Amino acid sequence: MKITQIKFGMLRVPLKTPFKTALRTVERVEDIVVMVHTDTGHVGYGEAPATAVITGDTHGSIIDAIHHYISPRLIDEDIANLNRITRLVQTSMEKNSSAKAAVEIAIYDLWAQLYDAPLYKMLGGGDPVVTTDITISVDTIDKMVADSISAVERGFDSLKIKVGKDIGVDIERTKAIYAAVENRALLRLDANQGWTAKQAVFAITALEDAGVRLELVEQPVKARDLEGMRYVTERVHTPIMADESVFGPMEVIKLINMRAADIINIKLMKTGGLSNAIRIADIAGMHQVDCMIGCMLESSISVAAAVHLAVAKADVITKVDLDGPSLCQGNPVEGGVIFNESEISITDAPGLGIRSIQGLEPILMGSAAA
Ligand SMILES: C[C@H](N)C(=O)N[C@H](CCC(=O)O)C(=O)O
Ligand SMILES: [Mg+2]
Repeated sequence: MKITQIKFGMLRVPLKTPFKTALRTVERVEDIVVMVHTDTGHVGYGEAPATAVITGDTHGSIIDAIHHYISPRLIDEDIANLNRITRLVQTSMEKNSSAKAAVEIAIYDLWAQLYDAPLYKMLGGGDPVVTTDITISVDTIDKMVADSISAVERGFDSLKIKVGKDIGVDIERTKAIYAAVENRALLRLDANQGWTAKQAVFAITALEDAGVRLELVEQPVKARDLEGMRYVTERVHTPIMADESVFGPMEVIKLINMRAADIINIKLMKTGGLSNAIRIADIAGMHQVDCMIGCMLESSISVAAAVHLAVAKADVITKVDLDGPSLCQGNPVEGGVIFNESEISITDAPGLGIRSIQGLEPILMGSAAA
């Protein structure tokens, strides 16, 4: 099975409600879809969102990176040589993790199709069901409480509460939501870099003192402020999780050595795809550090790959934040992973199991010469 061509499409899916974090507000998923074609007629699917405020990637940079730097290296490569291909992808250029992720996801899809097995089985197997949390966007206190109650009524027993806008209101937001859903859902806070280290310690300590039990607090301070991450981790009881502070395996090693976080959030769009995500899970596992698997605003193509990884690495990936498809108004994918509110399950279809994608807008490219 040899790679013959890489094609692109644009996928637009409206969200049920606007997604609001300390970093941005988004009304719809708008992602680049990658289709890797082969001489056997098999097609592998990948997807990448333009999360410029986190990864630096835009739609234009994703297409350009794949078309000019990654694709020319992969034509005629044999899918059976997975490690060779992922190395070609990862060494094609610096950064551009979302572009690399989209291509790697499609390559792993094809690799599992080659052996006629679902991807999670090729990655080591496991129980093909995971439970995800759901994000509660940062908003007025009343709206966040109403959204949290509604999520619990839909069956979500874990809520990812977005904060990081205003430290005083963030404390009140969290107390109000905790009072409204106490004993019915675990609360995870995600400040998306919105606090200083001192503010984070103040807020988390105030919540601990008020009896608000939090499962974890994600990325309290700026991505590059590893000293700040360590400052917070050392001073509070609540586990601290690194998200924007860690992209690849080397950053994970540094963070673990510094003891700058208790938990690591793995996202394929930060790692550049599955090969580095697997490395991170293995490194974390060796150090008895738990991981979450997370996503950006992605639909059920790239999130499917994250689900397969979560199942195969369930011993280390103990927390799941793969709510992208649940936030969307519809699922454009036929086949693939089944997203049913908090429960996500994998079928026995080969690869990612994707048969077709509805509403894909073609993106036509000229020559791949750089
Ligand atoms: C969608 C997921 N639950 C989530 O919250 N991801 C964010 C970043 C998503 C984005 O801005 O596209 C996170 O964990 O920070
Ligand atoms: Mg986060």
